[in-house]
Amino acid sequence: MTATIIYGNQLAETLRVKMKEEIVNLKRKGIDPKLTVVLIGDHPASKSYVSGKQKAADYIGMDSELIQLPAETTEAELLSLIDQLNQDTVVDGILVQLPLPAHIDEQLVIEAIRPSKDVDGFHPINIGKMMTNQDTFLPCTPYGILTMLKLYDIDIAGKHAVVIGRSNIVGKPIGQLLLNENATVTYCHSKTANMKELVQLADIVIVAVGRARMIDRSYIKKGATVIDVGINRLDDGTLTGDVDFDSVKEQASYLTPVPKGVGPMTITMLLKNTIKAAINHAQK
Ligand SMILES: NC(=O)C1=CN([C@@H]2O[C@H](COP(=O)(O)OP(=O)(O)OC[C@H]3O[C@@H](n4cnc5c(N)ncnc54)[C@H](OP(=O)(O)O)[C@@H]3O)[C@@H](O)[C@H]2O)C=CC1
Ligand SMILES: Nc1nc(=O)c2c([nH]1)NC[C@@H]1CN(c3ccc(C(=O)N[C@@H](CCC(=O)O)C(=O)O)cc3)C=[N+]21
Repeated sequence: MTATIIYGNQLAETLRVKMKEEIVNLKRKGIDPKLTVVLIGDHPASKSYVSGKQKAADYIGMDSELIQLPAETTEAELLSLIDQLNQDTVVDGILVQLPLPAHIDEQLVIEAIRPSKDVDGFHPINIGKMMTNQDTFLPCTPYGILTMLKLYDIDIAGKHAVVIGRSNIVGKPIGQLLLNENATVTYCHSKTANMKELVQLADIVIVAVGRARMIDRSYIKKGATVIDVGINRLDDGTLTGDVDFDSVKEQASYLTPVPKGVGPMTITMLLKNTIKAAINHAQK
């Protein structure tokens, strides 16, 4: 038996078609969701993600704006731009593309974004709400993963989930969301001593490291669900995940590919959060 492949791009397409209708309905009520993306510098990968976000927004008829600034932009200039976007009543969602150049304090920038416009779900107030299971903007990649698991009716409650990676944008929050869904969660990271033994216990494995094909079938319990978050560009230009797909597909029961897996769902959840922000703003 080979694994069922969860194509995030197909799920994303279905969700985007629904959101397109939702936008039409909202516009009739005078609600016109708008996303503003801020990109500092010209990191090629960042440019490619940002253009993916713009295309997706266009596709669903969402108003979006890209503010592109040079790599030399100062922290003060960026903070003043964020202040201006916070005040702008037309803007519902603000996304500052990470990573930022080294001379800018990322945490300071994240905390400058008004929590009601923080569609990335990175502001400490929104993280705190997520941790205490309150309604908030969930970070897009973890939210996308949870949506994939739910759309495929994959049981989470009572299952053992092992998360490899503990970044603030992926690893930590996906572990928290799975805990909120009553999984038993183990985190692995670069200092974990017995990682393979731990991963072998998992019913659900989330891999978010950034090392091409580091996880092969020898890590995976027969029938486990494996979610590959990694995006690695090989020397020959091909894109690959953190999971050795051909090896693991013979062992897992569900597996996400790279590309066409988690990535398109991340973008879709960003659009979803922006719609939510607009509805919230209209109620104020
Ligand atoms: N598909 C999507 O939508 C998205 C994909 N990504 C991709 O996901 C990957 C991870 O991203 P991100 O979380 O931002 O990355 P980070 O580099 O911030 O975090 C990587 C994590 O992996 C851990 N790690 C590193 N080496 C090992 C190892 N040998 N064994 C176990 N753990 C290890 C690190 O541990 P430690 O904390 O100890 O250093 C760290 O916690 C990247 O490939 C990125 O491009 C990211 C965001 C969205
Ligand atoms: N403030 C902020 N928010 C983010 O959400 C954020 C960020 N900064 N910085 C970088 C990471 C990375 N990320 C991806 C989104 C979509 C794909 C995606 O759609 N990937 C396609 C392939 C794209 C390609 O071909 O290059 C796929 O997997 O099929 C990938 C990665 C969002 N991030």
